[in-house]
Amino acid sequence: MGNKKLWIISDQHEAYATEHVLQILHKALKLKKSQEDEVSVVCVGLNREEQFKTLFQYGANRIIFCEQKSEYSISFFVECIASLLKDKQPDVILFPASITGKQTAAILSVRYRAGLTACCTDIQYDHDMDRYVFIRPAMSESVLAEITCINDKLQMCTIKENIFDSAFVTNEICWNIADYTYEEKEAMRKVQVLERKALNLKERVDIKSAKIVFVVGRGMKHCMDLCQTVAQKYGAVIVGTKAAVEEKMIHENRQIGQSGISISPDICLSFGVSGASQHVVGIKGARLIIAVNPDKNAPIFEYADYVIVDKGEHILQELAL
Ligand SMILES: Cc1cc2nc3c(=O)[nH]c(=O)nc-3n(C[C@H](O)[C@H](O)[C@H](O)COP(=O)(O)OP(=O)(O)OC[C@H]3O[C@@H](n4cnc5c(N)ncnc54)[C@H](O)[C@@H]3O)c2cc1C
Repeated sequence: MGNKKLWIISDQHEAYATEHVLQILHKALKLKKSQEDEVSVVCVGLNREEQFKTLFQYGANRIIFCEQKSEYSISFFVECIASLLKDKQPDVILFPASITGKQTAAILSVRYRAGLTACCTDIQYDHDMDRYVFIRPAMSESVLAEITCINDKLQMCTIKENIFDSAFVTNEICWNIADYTYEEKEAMRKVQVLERKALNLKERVDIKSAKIVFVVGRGMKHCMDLCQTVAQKYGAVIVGTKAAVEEKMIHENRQIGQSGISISPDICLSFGVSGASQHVVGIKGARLIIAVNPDKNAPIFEYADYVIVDKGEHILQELAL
């Protein structure tokens, strides 16, 4: 079976040690069967010593670094990793389920006929099969599918943020960095960036590190002003359901759930949310869930630590006092 090489692809050009990558790193370390197994983080972009230091502090055994001084380009990123794969052969590659991570994983999976499982919620190792088992919800969250990639030695998956915890490991830094050089040929540049637009500043809130969130569902459409006033009073960030996005109550980058983002705040106050499985998958990381809904049979109550059977506006009025 041999020693395993586990790779994590950092999806950033500069800030490699994101919380998302550190979470995946912690999971990868748990998948090591022996000291000889090696967890590497692949970084493509600028030389950032303090970022490498953090990755080592969080347990990386090795960093594979390819310097790219010019502006970030997805084609360079993908081709660089494809070229690395020809040279060195990992057993498994874990990608953040970010736009870059998902694009890169999909392209490489087709190119190398390697199995790819999207948005895993857990990974295990099966000794008998000598394969990794990727676990993810399927069929509208009604089952947990266990997926093995059998058509190639290389196995890949993407992982959403806040599925695993990150953990500091050591201050004894090994500085095991393997430099890799990749020269992109101009003819290979398939994607050209014509323009970059920043998000509206008002929408650039740090949702993932918010400690208190108000989750709004369609049932709160008539009282969003009150909701905003109360959220401001408690320093809470407002996020919501897909229905709330469709009703234009919140911006789409605040959608929580299967096709949105996952959050893990200390307190999650859910108002006017029915509790569809596609939504609740995004709030499972919350430490405390309080749900408010006038329908005593609302499915959200099954996931809540405290339930309040009442109209959302009644509770908000109390909180506003
Ligand atoms: C492939 C796919 C992906 C999806 N991805 C997501 C996703 O990422 N995120 C997501 O959220 N959804 C997602 N959905 C949609 C999901 O299935 C639900 O339709 C959606 O979550 C429902 O949103 P809601 O709870 O706001 O609305 P509703 O289901 O309409 O519920 C509204 C609730 O408000 C309550 N209510 C009414 N009046 C009040 C009041 N005055 N005060 C308080 N409560 C009140 C009602 O009792 C009801 O329970 C997805 C669906 C599919 C098919």
